[in-house]
Amino acid sequence: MIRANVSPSDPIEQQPTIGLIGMGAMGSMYAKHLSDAGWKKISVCDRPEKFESLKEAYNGVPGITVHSDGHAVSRISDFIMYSVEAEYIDKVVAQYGPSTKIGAVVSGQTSVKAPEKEAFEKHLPPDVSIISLHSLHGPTVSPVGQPLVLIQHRASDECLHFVESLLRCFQSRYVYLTYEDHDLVTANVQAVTHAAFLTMGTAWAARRSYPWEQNQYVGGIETVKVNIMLRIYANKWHVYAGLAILNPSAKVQIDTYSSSATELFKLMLAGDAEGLRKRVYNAREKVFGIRADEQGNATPIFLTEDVLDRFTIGGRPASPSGTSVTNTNSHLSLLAMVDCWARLSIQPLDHLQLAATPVFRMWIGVAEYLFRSTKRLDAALHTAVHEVTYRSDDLEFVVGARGWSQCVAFGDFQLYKERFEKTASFFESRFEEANKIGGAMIKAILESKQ
Ligand SMILES: NC(=O)C1=CN([C@@H]2O[C@H](COP(=O)(O)OP(=O)(O)OC[C@H]3O[C@@H](n4cnc5c(N)ncnc54)[C@H](OP(=O)(O)O)[C@@H]3O)[C@@H](O)[C@H]2O)C=CC1
Ligand SMILES: O=C(O)C(=O)Cc1ccc(O)cc1
Repeated sequence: MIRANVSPSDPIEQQPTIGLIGMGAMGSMYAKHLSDAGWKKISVCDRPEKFESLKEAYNGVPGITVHSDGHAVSRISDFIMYSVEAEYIDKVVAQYGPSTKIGAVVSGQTSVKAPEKEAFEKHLPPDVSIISLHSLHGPTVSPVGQPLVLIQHRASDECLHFVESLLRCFQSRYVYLTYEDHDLVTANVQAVTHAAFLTMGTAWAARRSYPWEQNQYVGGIETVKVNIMLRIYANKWHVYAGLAILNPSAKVQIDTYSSSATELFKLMLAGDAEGLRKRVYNAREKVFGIRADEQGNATPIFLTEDVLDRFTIGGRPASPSGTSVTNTNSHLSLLAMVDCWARLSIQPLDHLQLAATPVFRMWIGVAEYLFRSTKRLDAALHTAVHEVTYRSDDLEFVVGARGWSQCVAFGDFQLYKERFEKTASFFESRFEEANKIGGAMIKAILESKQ
């Protein structure tokens, strides 16, 4: 029975049964927080072949009962959340949806909602409600204060309040969207951001060197680039493949990012300093509202070199003379990002208020750090045109961006997986360190913002 206000302190017989189908990174994260909060009837399952290992893993964990499959979970649960690969959501809901308990609320955690909506409408019985979810952060990030999207699709307000009270223990910030707005907003926030970091990884892996071990300065902007790139490659490939390939808005955006990188690179090759400057300064005006004749040296919203420098990877290398190496670089990935936002009329700063992921926050932070300072931006543009040392890196970047864009355009999950895993294997030994540093960085950046 659905009640608008439920609490872990309710007597056990009045508590709803919470069902989690898919116990990978996100399902486990939900199970942990719900169990820690004191919910006493949490039913979980993964694929039937993982039943025994899952039972062992959750042996003695308060409130959690492991079931063999989604039928068993669906039949008894008042609230059910599917946390499976977006690519498989239709298949999994087709399988277990018809077993849903009468009157239950069904939800999904996939990062792209068009396929989830379709699966729910197609396979769920008419007597169950639909409220989708999306925690806008990875499974290793604390949910406190992070956006949690709620999509009240086929459900009463009472059902919505029920879900809100179930998840209050996450202390996340609820963001109310429709399925369609969700896909638009998350494409804006995630699609090109991920494309940029995936490309950095591919480009660095292609030259078979870790940037922080090449006597290249890895403080400031580079710190964020490296740490976030590593965090993304440490996550599951299907998370990024799903939201890029299955979100119709994402394809266009990723293609625009790739063409921005290509066009800026051609201006660099042509030595067209004025053309490059004009284009980049136009983008700056559109995205950050700073005119070309303004200095724009106002303090960036939340990033200072100080905060960033606390988090170098592998220590800061020294130049032969013993002083720190402080080379500039063309920052093609960031020039292309702001150019792409401008061409797509995306206002990234507006998204910060609504539904920004931690990765996006940091990315917009470094973009702003570079673009608000005329001195830094001019140094990057000067390097781009006059310092041929960086050309080979920039060439790899352009090739990488085009490769990711084509892979997404073809909608090829297998190719995506191969590209992703090949690059990930190159960086694998650094994931643990990066996850620690990245976590601390997210915390420091969020705190410094407040
Ligand atoms: N990771 C992240 O940062 C975030 C992910 N999401 C979304 O959440 C969803 C889950 O992601 P995540 O937890 O990271 O991925 P995982 O791969 O870690 O987890 C998905 C789990 O679902 C299982 N599964 C697949 N089919 C079935 C089935 N028929 N019955 C039961 N379980 C099944 C998978 O098994 P198997 O591995 O054998 O296929 C796997 O254990 C995705 O849609 C993702 O886009 C949302 C926010 C953040
Ligand atoms: O912050 C990011 O963009 C991440 O990479 C983590 C992530 C991945 C998928 C989601 O659906 C939500 C968050």
